[in-house]
Amino acid sequence: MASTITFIGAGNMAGAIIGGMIESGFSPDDVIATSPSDDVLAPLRERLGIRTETDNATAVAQSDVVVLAVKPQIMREVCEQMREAVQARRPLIVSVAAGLPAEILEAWLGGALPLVRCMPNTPALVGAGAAGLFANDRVDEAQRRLATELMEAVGLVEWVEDEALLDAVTAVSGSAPAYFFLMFEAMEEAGVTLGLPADTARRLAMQTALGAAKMALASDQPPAELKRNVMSPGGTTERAIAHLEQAELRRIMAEAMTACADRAAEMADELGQR
Ligand SMILES: NC(=O)C1=CN([C@@H]2O[C@H](COP(=O)(O)OP(=O)(O)OC[C@H]3O[C@@H](n4cnc5c(N)ncnc54)[C@H](O)[C@@H]3O)[C@@H](O)[C@H]2O)C=CC1
Ligand SMILES: O=C(O)[C@@H]1CCC=N1
Repeated sequence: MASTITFIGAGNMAGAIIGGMIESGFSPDDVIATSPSDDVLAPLRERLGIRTETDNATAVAQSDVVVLAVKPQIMREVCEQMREAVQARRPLIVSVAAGLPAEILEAWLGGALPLVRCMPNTPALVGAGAAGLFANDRVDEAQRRLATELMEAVGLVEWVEDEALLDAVTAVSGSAPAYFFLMFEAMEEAGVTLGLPADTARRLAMQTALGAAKMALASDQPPAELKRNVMSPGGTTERAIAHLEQAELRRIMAEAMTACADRAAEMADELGQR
């Protein structure tokens, strides 16, 4: 029998995962999205044909999997309000919230629940997501497979056995689409400065990123080797890469990603009080 999967919260992340799931063949009848406002739900219902509900407890009462996809700042209130419905049904809980530890979420929901923490990213919308997953001790093999199936429908899945590593996953993939979007902005601006029309520069930059990622995924050579293959001695790329190394791009990336992971840990301290 197909599982009914409810998304509590129907924003950017839930919309991206649901869009990818429907695209990959999940039945819209098996998916419910909730939000207090039907204005948020109507476009999803119309575009994807999924079921929607403005009352979280009503949706939970029909669900085998409940995906927590609201902002971390309101998670406690949302969990406590649906605690009774969750304890009556005991579905698999999947949280996509940054920072919030499994133990705290489990406590907010009344305790003793199978819970998977997942750090996805928005390219899930186009089936090219990347997610890190961690399961608590109550998750059985069938539920692990279900969580894998759910997230593999929208991209790559990597399980981690140490929950703390989800903060590193947040830095490497959860937040990382934004790093690349910043890079696209910068490359477009520089392309325009060099005389290209903005849309031409944008398309060239994006296609190049797609090509580089596809090529690196398909290759058994490490990125350093692929980079060397583009750099003709005394040529143009060598000059550009020397500039990026002198500007300490590696240090800048390491600092930005450390700040990202630190913020996830800080959010757990700020929001995770029982
Ligand atoms: N946006 C991203 O790239 C990523 C987000 N996340 C996580 O996903 C979660 C959601 O983030 P976004 O989708 O970006 O936020 P968002 O603000 O786009 O979506 C949150 C949704 O929750 C709904 N909502 C508010 N109160 C509610 C309630 N009481 N019951 C049910 N729904 C309610 C809102 O209507 C909104 O649709 C966060 O916990 C975030 O840490 C994780 C990975 C990536
Ligand atoms: O910025 C955030 O807090 C969320 C979590 C990872 C990506 N977006």
